[in-house]
Amino acid sequence: MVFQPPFPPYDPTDKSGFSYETVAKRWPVILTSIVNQIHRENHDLHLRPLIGDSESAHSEEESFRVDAKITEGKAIIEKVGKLKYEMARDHVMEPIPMDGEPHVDFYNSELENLAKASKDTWFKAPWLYAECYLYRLLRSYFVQTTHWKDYDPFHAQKLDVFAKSGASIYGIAKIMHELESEKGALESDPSKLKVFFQEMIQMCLWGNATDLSLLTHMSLVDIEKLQSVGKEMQAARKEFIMRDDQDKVVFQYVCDDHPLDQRSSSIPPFTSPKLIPWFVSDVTPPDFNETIACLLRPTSLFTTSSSSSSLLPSPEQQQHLRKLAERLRQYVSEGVFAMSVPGGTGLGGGLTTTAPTTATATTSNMVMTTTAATTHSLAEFWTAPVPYWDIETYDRELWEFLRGSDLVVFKGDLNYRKLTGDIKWPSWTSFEEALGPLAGSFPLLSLRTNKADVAVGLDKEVLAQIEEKDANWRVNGK
Ligand SMILES: O=P(O)(O)OC[C@H]1O[C@](O)(CO)[C@@H](O)[C@@H]1O
Repeated sequence: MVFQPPFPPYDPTDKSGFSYETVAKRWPVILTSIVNQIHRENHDLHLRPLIGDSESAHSEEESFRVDAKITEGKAIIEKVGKLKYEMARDHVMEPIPMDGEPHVDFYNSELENLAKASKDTWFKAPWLYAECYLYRLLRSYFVQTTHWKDYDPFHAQKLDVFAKSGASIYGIAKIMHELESEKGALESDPSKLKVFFQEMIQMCLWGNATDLSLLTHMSLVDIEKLQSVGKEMQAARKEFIMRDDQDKVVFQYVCDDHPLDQRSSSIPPFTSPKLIPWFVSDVTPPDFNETIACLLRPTSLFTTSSSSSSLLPSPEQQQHLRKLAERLRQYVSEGVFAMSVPGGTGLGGGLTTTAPTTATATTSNMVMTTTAATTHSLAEFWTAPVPYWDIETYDRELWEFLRGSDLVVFKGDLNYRKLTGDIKWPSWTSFEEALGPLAGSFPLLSLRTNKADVAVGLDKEVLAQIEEKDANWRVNGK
């Protein structure tokens, strides 16, 4: 039996809500960017033989392959175009095709339930369901092809914004360097750990303000402003934090080479990537590996507003970043920090041939170094179309695993929407109540900059003040 909340979910039938704006304006922009992206790819494929690219020194076989890829690319463009047309006209959402990847039945049976309530169209379906469905449907367009199976239509965009994030990444590397030198003091005075922890939490929180699906036209300066880190910036932003539970959080300290010795669980800290391109900016397993690779050779990637005025990172900055990247690489290869899937996992969950050997968290309460593990039991649920309050019902194995954790950090707006079910809770509803049956299952921390209407756990006084100050507080990511 799944949880039935006492209020309805957000959906675009309310034209003043953010979900209406999303379906009417934001999704069409995202779909158009996919079409443009594939057009660009196809254009490059056409040009390759003409410009005599040596990689494509084309045999007959290669030119067949390229032609077939271009044809498939055109078919995807057509499907995305049709989807955009149907979305704008509030058509019925079609069942997800049987494409061999997870959750087809899950999505389709939810869709059947919505159809019974006449809510299976783009402007009537609950926003949370419709948005998950959108990204799962897009995935099906790619996975059903031969040549685009591993293609992430948001990859170029993610890489572009990552490349423009140099200033904040060098900033974080500097802070990490400074903290490293304060390690002795931190160890001898555990009360200082709190300050350290808060610094880390805030870096994590404000990083979430950069959202590729929300801020479709960000300038480099805007990006840098949003990502700024450091004590002063954090202090200045304190006034924007509406619900701050940092003091209540039981935390673990990760700073030296053996950071886990105080933990009660034997599982390393790990991150759960999404197995399919998801909500534009979510990290997939290939993104995770590429991020570390990019950090190891940063100068080829990062631009900053300072570098555009030809001020390149100083040798000191480069050294800080090199150290940070090396440490990260080492942690991942030694299993100090892991992904929830094997290191060589590709889109959709299959293993790539060039699988790097890395540790992965497993459900058997141990760390396993593997290139061959095929279980994705810790990853699949995160792209399902349902709130988290029913994790135990839908994915008992994951739920058991999470229950063994010291702390589960849910980062980002979508996770918050899934934790609270994207329900029209009065904003003074307690967070615990909004979690439904998930409350108390395991210690959890939700880090979110507001990008959707749902908000709970707020003091009525704070609410009145913020309503007066900024009418857009629920969705503007600040
Ligand atoms: O990356 P995040 O913070 O999870 O945000 C996901 C995005 O998806 C939405 O939840 C829906 O579009 C936005 O409100 C938000 O911008």
